[in-house]
Amino acid sequence: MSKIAVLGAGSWGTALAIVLADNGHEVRLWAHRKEHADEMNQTHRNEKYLDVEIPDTITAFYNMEEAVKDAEAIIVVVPTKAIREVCQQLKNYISSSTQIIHATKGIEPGTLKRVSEMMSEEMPDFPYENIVVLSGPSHAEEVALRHPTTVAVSAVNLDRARQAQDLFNSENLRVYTSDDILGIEVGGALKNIIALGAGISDGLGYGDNAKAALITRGLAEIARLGTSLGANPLSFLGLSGVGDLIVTCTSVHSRNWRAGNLLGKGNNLDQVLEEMGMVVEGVRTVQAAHQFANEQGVEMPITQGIYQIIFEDKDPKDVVDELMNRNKRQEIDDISGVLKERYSDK
Ligand SMILES: NC(=O)C1=CN([C@@H]2O[C@H](COP(=O)(O)OP(=O)(O)OC[C@H]3O[C@@H](n4cnc5c(N)ncnc54)[C@H](OP(=O)(O)O)[C@@H]3O)[C@@H](O)[C@H]2O)C=CC1
Ligand SMILES: O=C(CO)COP(=O)(O)O
Repeated sequence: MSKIAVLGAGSWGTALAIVLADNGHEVRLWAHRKEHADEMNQTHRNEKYLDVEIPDTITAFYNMEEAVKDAEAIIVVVPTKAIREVCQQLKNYISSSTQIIHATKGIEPGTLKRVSEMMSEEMPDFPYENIVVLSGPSHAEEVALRHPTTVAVSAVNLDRARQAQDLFNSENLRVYTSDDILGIEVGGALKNIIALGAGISDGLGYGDNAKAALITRGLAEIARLGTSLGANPLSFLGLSGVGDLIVTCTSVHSRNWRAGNLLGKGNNLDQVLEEMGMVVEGVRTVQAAHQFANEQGVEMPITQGIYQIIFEDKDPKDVVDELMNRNKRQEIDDISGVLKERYSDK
């Protein structure tokens, strides 16, 4: 039995802690509020975030140093906006051989950094190639019920990804490795924007055709941005691309879908976030992607439209009208162009 620390006691941290406990590990679940850690230890539940029974082999901690002491692996799973703060503390307790895996899905507005890049900036002595990302279609609610789920893990150092695969793989959670950390992180982060759009579309009362269009053309935007950064375009057809788009755009478990649904029904952002009470990562990531599209000249009309609805109070119906009446174009062109450019002389 290994000691594993999970930093972040929200829905996903709790579900991953349960997976690790089921795999026979002793898990320390770190919460940044003492009363939250105490409550979980007393009730063996995490009522606000994921109301399932927490196994006895999971203990909640408030003190991060105690939580990570002698841990064989540390899982970082706080919202993107808390990553820097958590890593500033974590760097004091790790060595370069510590196994670190993050399961956070977002891109930072302003810097346009991915989560692994933010972590590396805050923990400069920890080798970037050893940071692993875990991402894929995996609602915490279903993982905690031990329903069959698949995810991908990736790191520049593939041995580290394989270690993470061994740690998490179970009869209920099938874990694949990938050598494209950039693509895996970008896919997991940007699908939240499209899930907001799918929720908005459903909130407006549009049907399955509109949602299928958003998923498919949203995927084109994700792949366009990701390949322009150097990702493998095929990653976006995988678990952290199409897989996560499907689950997040079509499931009532998705907070991004639910937030979009409330926006589509006429609520403003403040009302929506108050109602949600949990992280809605797409809201920050759409700011980052909107900024990236403008600065780099990458065509992302759905992303731009969702940004306008959320931050410029644009009527969602007007945004849909504009999307439908854009200049006519060919369906598949941009990614094949990138591929030709990249591989033409190989
Ligand atoms: N939920 C899911 O099904 C999945 C989520 N993810 C990703 O996992 C990440 C975490 O999401 P999730 O667990 O769902 O989020 P939740 O909203 O369920 O929980 C967030 C947790 O983070 C804590 N937190 C907030 N700020 C800080 C901070 N500064 N330091 C430490 N802890 C903090 C919150 O504490 P407090 O109560 O004090 O606010 C809360 O415990 C996100 O990037 C999400 O996209 C990925 C796959 C699945
Ligand atoms: O990433 C997720 C499932 O794979 C969770 O999505 P939400 O944050 O929208 O709930």
